[in-house]
Amino acid sequence: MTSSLPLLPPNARVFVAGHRGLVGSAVARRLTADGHEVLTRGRADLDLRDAAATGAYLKDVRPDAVVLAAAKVGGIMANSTYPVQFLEDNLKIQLSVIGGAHAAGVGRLLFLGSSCIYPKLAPQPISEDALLTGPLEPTNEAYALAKIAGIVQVQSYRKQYGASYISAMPTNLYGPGDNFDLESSHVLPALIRRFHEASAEGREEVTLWGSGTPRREFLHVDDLAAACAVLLGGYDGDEPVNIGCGEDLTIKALAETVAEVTGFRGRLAWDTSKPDGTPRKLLDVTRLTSLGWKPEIGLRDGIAATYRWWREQG
Ligand SMILES: NC(=O)C1=CN([C@@H]2O[C@H](COP(=O)(O)OP(=O)(O)OC[C@H]3O[C@@H](n4cnc5c(N)ncnc54)[C@H](OP(=O)(O)O)[C@@H]3O)[C@@H](O)[C@H]2O)C=CC1
Ligand SMILES: C[C@H]1O[C@H](OP(=O)(O)OP(=O)(O)OC[C@H]2O[C@@H](n3cnc4c(=O)[nH]c(N)nc43)[C@H](O)[C@@H]2O)[C@@H](O)[C@@H](O)C1=O
Repeated sequence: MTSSLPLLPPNARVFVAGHRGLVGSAVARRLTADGHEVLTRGRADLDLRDAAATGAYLKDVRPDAVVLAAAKVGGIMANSTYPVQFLEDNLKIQLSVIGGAHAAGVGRLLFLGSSCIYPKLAPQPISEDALLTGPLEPTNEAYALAKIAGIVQVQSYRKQYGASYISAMPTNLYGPGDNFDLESSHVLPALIRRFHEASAEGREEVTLWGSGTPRREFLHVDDLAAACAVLLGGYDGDEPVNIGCGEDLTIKALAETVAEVTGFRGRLAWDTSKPDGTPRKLLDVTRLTSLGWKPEIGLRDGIAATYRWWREQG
């Protein structure tokens, strides 16, 4: 679909759903820096699972665009433990926000999915075309199916109403504003906290989950936010767009890097009773880089900056 209007007008009014989170806060920073007006609503004031309240809010403020970065999000243990909430909360949020945006006449919407939507054993690097070509990773199947439903919902609004709504599939993200709770977080913030606390307590061994052999790709959330800005202003296609840095490493290598950054000199132990998850999920980011975006924050520098940020939170 082509549009004579700019995909994101200058000084646009953009509702960032999930503005307090890792992604939402970074996207809000980037859009503000780009001269847009960021509209926000905290969960206490607007539970985005409530379709009526969400629809009323969107009709009241009538933003030029919506970034849907609100979701029930967590690492492998949280996903394995609470599939009902990961499925139902995310479906409800997507139905409320995407449906409410269209009902309010919002012209532009960016939905954030996740790399976990792809088959457990997809050929690597994973192209967007791999979607629905094989069984999902069991530890996050509920979450992945909710996200796949969001992709199809966006595509359906494009097909049926010609809506300029798009989807992006980020790889594992990290940075300021991340979740550092050891039970619900993703691996990178968990490693930062575990090593910092072990050093502070003089412990000489830290036990990590799984075997350490799975490979993961990590992108700093400020690079993610830059990609979201590029997509909002320059992409209007039916297909989702992967967002990643194009390199991956083993969890063991990641742990060694985080240990070095945090100054932990002890031993690593591996609890193989805990799940490894999918063996690898490196994204093919050709579609995005063809739009002129590239990552700028290297992993070690990004980890060091995130560690500094976390310590400053006290
Ligand atoms: N982190 C990652 O590694 C990756 C994340 N993504 C995607 O990016 C998006 C954001 O993730 P991330 O920033 O990491 O997650 P966070 O948990 O950091 O942030 C999620 C945000 O959503 C808000 N939220 C959750 N439920 C509701 C609700 N019912 N009503 C209103 N607000 C709600 C939270 O509000 P509150 O602060 O009040 O809890 C929070 O601000 C998600 O769609 C996720 O799937 C994709 C790939 C990787
Ligand atoms: C973004 C992505 O994130 C999730 O998928 P994931 O990448 O597997 O999640 P993770 O970051 O929690 O784990 C990565 C690896 O790391 C190992 N690992 C070691 N020690 C710890 C540890 O202490 N905590 C955690 N969380 N993992 C650990 C862990 O065993 C696993 O092998 C999806 O649920 C879904 O939410 C999604 O889309």
